Amino acid sequence: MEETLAPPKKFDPNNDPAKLSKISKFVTKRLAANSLVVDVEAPGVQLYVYQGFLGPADCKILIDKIDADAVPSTLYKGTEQAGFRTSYSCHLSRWDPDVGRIEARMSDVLGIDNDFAETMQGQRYQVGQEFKAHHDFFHPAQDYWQQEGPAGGQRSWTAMIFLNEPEEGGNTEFPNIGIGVRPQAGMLLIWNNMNMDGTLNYKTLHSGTPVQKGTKYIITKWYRQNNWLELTTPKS
Ligand SMILES: O=C(O)CCC(=O)C(=O)O
Ligand SMILES: [Fe+2]
Repeated sequence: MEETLAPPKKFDPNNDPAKLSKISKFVTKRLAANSLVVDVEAPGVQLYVYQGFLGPADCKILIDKIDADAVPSTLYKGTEQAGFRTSYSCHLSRWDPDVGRIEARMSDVLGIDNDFAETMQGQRYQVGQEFKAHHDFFHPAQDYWQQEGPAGGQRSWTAMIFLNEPEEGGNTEFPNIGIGVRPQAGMLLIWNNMNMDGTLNYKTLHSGTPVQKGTKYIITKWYRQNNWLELTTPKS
């Protein structure tokens, strides 16, 4: 495990600290200028909340889509572990008008071109379901990096929206920094998976803790170092 968690040793254009640092700085400045965005001031991790980002009608639209399309969640090849991610999830197409509209608002908050984002995911956790502690950034020593590296490069920022409030459990926890975020319907949670110098921030380790009562619905959006859409759309 040590080996696979090690930062990249030699320069890899798909995990480029200079580019990632530029994105870190740009987004940080933009978030600081937005009075609706609150800096959680977590030690060693840039973590932000935007309460009431999404209204109840839009939360419901996304919840209905998740219920219609969710299938058991997956993990990257080579990292599969039974019981690690037991939620159900689905892709939310950017070409769907409601999804596109909501994504555009999210990307505008961060100031990143939405084409840099992967297809957004919807997730549903029922009682007992969870996503154990992980990093959202890619570990370049893992096999999946051969495919994911050229397909957009490293993941920079994560944006997540809680669509409802499970009655018990289902917090998003960052064990390295002692922070647990309680789901609040419509709340946008944003964090930087990188340090300001563009290196991987290992303190961003986080989990979706088991839901104890009720159901938890969220959407998760991961931004890449490069233009994900362009790099993953087959050339005709
Ligand atoms: O369910 C959560 O609170 C966390 C989800 C998460 O970490 C992810 O989707 O990458
Ligand atoms: Fe995550």
